Amino acid sequence: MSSSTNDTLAKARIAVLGYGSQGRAHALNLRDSGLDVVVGLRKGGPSWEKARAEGFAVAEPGEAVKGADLVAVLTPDMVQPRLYRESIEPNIRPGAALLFAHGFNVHFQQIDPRKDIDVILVAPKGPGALVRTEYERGRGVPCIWAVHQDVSGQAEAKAHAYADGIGGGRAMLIKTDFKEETETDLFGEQAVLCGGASSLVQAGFETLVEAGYQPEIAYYEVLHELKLIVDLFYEGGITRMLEFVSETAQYGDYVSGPRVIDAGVKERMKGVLKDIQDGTFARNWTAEYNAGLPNYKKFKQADLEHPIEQVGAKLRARMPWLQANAPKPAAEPLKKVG
Ligand SMILES: NC(=O)C1=CN([C@@H]2O[C@H](COP(=O)(O)OP(=O)(O)OC[C@H]3O[C@@H](n4cnc5c(N)ncnc54)[C@H](OP(=O)(O)O)[C@@H]3O)[C@@H](O)[C@H]2O)C=CC1
Ligand SMILES: CC(=O)[C@](C)(O)C(=O)O
Ligand SMILES: [Mg+2]
Ligand SMILES: [Mg+2]
Repeated sequence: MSSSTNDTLAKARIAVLGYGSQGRAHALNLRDSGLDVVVGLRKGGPSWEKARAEGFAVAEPGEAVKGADLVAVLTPDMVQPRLYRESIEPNIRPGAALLFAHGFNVHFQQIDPRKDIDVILVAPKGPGALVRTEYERGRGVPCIWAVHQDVSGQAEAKAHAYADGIGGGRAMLIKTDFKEETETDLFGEQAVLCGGASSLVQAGFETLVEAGYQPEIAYYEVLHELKLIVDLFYEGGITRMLEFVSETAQYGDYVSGPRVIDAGVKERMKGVLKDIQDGTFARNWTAEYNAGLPNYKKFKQADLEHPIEQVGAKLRARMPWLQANAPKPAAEPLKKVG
């Protein structure tokens, strides 16, 4: 057992359901921390062979849950309610722990967990591939954790032991609750990390190209070089970024940043947050998923066909070193739908 892992789960069997972005990273890290892991998957699905090839005991979800002291639910959020009803609820033993990496289904009441189990959350603040690569480097991704139900009196200790097991304890653990984790996580990915950042990049690219500049130069300027800036944010905040860029860039930042991201943006961010808080987003997303993802597919196609992707693919093919250390996505998202 790794010295960074406390012994609450030392004798426990952990069922990791799902072997995608988070599932694979958690399963590998927990195993390398000396814990006993079984992976729960659909037989015949693409992940089954992968998890077996990587040395795991693999079982159908219901079977994996039966013998487990802790069940980590790491399948896509939209498949979790049915997975819970069909494979977890009838099989999880009283006193065992049910663990989520995102509070969505519990918070929005798509899953109403049995009252005789612990219900906990350990949410890494980073994608699964980073959860694995940071662990391999002897580091970890910060995690936020919460307890929704504690029947064993050990729920908090289990959350800590699990967070230690995936490497989060080497970085930072912050206590939260399911509501705060769910709402902040959704807001972050929608307004800033995924939605905000990709729309900002696309708009910058379009502005330059429509003004007649070369798409290759626009790509380097607004997408490629963003990594340098974000790495500086990551290491030392906006302060560090300002230390590294020129005085000219700093002055431009001060006068033009607020022209682009103005008070109207913040107002609209508040609208996004309100839709998250009052359940509008959750309702819309669930309805979209249940309808077979008609809009999701259109939005995705539009993103994939955006001219920045074509020029980017050409340029990246000439920069093979970019791929060498890049983490690979662990699963094709939503492959089972539609
Ligand atoms: N992506 C991320 O980095 C982060 C995700 N989270 C949260 O972690 C959880 C997992 O997300 P993520 O890792 O992105 O999920 P993925 O989309 O990567 O999950 C795919 C995995 O789930 C399996 N799966 C799909 N449907 C079922 C099913 N019905 N029964 C059993 N297994 C199934 C797939 O198996 P198969 O090959 O058979 O299809 C595959 O192994 C979510 O709650 C998410 O919000 C939290 C932090 C970051
Ligand atoms: C990677 C992560 O933390 C996200 C953005 O919340 C997610 O994939 O849901
Ligand atoms: Mg997140
Ligand atoms: Mg998220």
